[in-house]
Amino acid sequence: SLLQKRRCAFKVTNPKNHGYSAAGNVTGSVQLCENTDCCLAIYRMTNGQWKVDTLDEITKAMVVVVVILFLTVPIVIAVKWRKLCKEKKEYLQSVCKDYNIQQQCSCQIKASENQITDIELQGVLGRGHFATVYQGKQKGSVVAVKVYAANWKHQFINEKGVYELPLMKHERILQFLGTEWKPDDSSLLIVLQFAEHGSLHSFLCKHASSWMLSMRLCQSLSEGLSYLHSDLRSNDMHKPPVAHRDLTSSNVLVRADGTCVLCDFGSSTILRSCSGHRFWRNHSTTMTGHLHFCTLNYMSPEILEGSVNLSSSSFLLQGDIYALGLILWEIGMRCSDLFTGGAVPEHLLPYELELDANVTLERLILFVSEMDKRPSIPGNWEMLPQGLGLKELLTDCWDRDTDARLSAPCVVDRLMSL
Ligand SMILES: Nc1ncnc2c1ncn2[C@@H]1O[C@H](COP(=O)(O)OP(=O)(O)OP(=O)(O)O)[C@@H](O)[C@H]1O
Repeated sequence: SLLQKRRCAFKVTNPKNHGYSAAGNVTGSVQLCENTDCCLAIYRMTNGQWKVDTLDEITKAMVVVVVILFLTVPIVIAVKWRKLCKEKKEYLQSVCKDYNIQQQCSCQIKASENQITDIELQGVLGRGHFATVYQGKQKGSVVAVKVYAANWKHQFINEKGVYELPLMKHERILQFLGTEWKPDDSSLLIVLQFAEHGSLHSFLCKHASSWMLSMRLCQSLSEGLSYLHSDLRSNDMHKPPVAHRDLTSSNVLVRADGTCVLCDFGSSTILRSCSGHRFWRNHSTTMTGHLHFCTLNYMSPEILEGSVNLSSSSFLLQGDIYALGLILWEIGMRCSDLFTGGAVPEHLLPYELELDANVTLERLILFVSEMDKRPSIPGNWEMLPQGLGLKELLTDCWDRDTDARLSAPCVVDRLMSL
């Protein structure tokens, strides 16, 4: 029977000794395969003679382990590799939003939103990729109303989710006043504080500013980002860090007092904490989008290359710091005190001068990633004490090495010292 003890037979192709040999035994001369059909042997050549060594139980077990490892390791590697490729694909999809991904959200919009009743929409303040922002009136106050068409439901949910986090009320974050649902066309509305000067981008196009006013813009913007990135606990409430992920001068607004507030959290990621370790659930992987929705100019080299550490959430925050450096450069380039004796240049987007207005992904990868270049800083900045300090700050924000970049609170401190 199969369970019977059997001898282990080997075909030994020794020039002197053709034919079958039988050998092996835990105790002596016969190898017994007790419960399996396996047959193990080690050959040794001694003085031109093949000799079959006996295998004791330990050696046999070790050989079995080696055989199992030999068979399973490639399978494990293949499975891990597939998982890594899948994660990388998902990550790239979320970063560039350039794939159509099935929408999976089960959120019930209609049940949770109010019906629009008391808002009067007036002129358009701005149009983004996902929404149109109107000036509006609610109970006699001027408000901004961000209107999402029904097909951008996921952006709406993401943005609402960030605004509704505990402790999100902060003077450097655009104030959230509520959401509404318009039954006639199913559009979704977010009611927000009105920012009198509109986006920082349009502000910089219209105004050059003194050093003090420029620093006010820089400082308030960095404070906003520092708050957004912070992990705060107060009276049973917890605000996890949030990575903005689409920080641009169009997604920063300027209030009447010349301070900045952060807005547009439609692409943001909340970094949830799980047993002391941060993890990030990529909300955007469920969103539909196209490559041209990315604000390419502000994408960090590691995001352009897709070479980010997927196991760490800090790379998302470090990506925001890179973008912050570019926006601080935009503000500095419109600072009249940094161009004494010469005209202040017109407002430029980062890399607009080097790569023209139509920046493409390929040209950006070549310039920012492969050539490791950044927007040029005028030579005369180094002659001015503030200019030199600002230059050092920018380089420390947009460093290629993500770990060498400053944290948002450090940027606030450095600006304070300037
Ligand atoms: N609260 C506000 N007060 C004044 N203007 C605003 C306000 N909110 C938005 N805007 C204007 O509307 C524009 C678009 O807003 P927002 O960035 O929120 O839309 P979006 O569709 O999410 O844009 P994006 O293409 O950046 O994702 C802003 O750049 C700004 O000019």
